Amino acid sequence: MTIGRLNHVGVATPSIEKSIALYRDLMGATKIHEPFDLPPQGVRVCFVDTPNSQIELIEPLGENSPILKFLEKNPLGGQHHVCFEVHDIHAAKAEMEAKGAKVLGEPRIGAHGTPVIFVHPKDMGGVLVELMETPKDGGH
Ligand SMILES: CC[C@@H](C(=O)O)C(=O)SCCNC(=O)CCNC(=O)[C@H](O)C(C)(C)COP(=O)(O)OP(=O)(O)OC[C@H]1O[C@@H](n2cnc3c(N)ncnc32)[C@H](O)[C@@H]1OP(=O)(O)O
Ligand SMILES: [Co+2]
Repeated sequence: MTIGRLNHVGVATPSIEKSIALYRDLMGATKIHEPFDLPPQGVRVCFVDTPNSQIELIEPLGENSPILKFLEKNPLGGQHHVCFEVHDIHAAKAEMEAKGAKVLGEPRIGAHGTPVIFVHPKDMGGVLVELMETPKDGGH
């Protein structure tokens, strides 16, 4: 596997609306996408475009949301994960596991409509890493 483009930085927040205001009014973001629910991933999502990547604002959705514990520990929210693109998600998963890294679950469709996996932060120097298959149209 070769590490690909930084697709997005995931930022957990207790309120997408409040975070949108911060990125728009304090940081000067001009392209902020419409928020949407992603029930299979247990999050509500909003993408904020930057010149070379995206910030992915994620708010808990449902009582089994994977970001609830993170927000309990970080009530203001905070940087939650980084997402790199890969060519083939199944090959990437197999290679991660062969190298001894724990992959959290099976590939699932993520916010960009392509399959994603997560690598446990304990095996990546304390950083939760999302790997995402590059969209067929090349993405943003
Ligand atoms: C929008 C959809 C999709 C996309 O297409 O982009 C997304 O990005 S969805 C994003 C949310 N989904 C996920 O995070 C799924 C994968 N995550 C998990 O499976 C779990 O959250 C976890 C990473 C295994 C953590 O488990 P959890 O039970 O929630 O918390 P613990 O407190 O038990 O954590 C164990 C351990 O890991 C440390 N940790 C937890 N989260 C992070 C983090 N985001 N970054 C770095 N480290 C993290 C936590 O501090 C614990 O450490 P110790 O206390 O030292 O044991
Ligand atoms: Co993500």
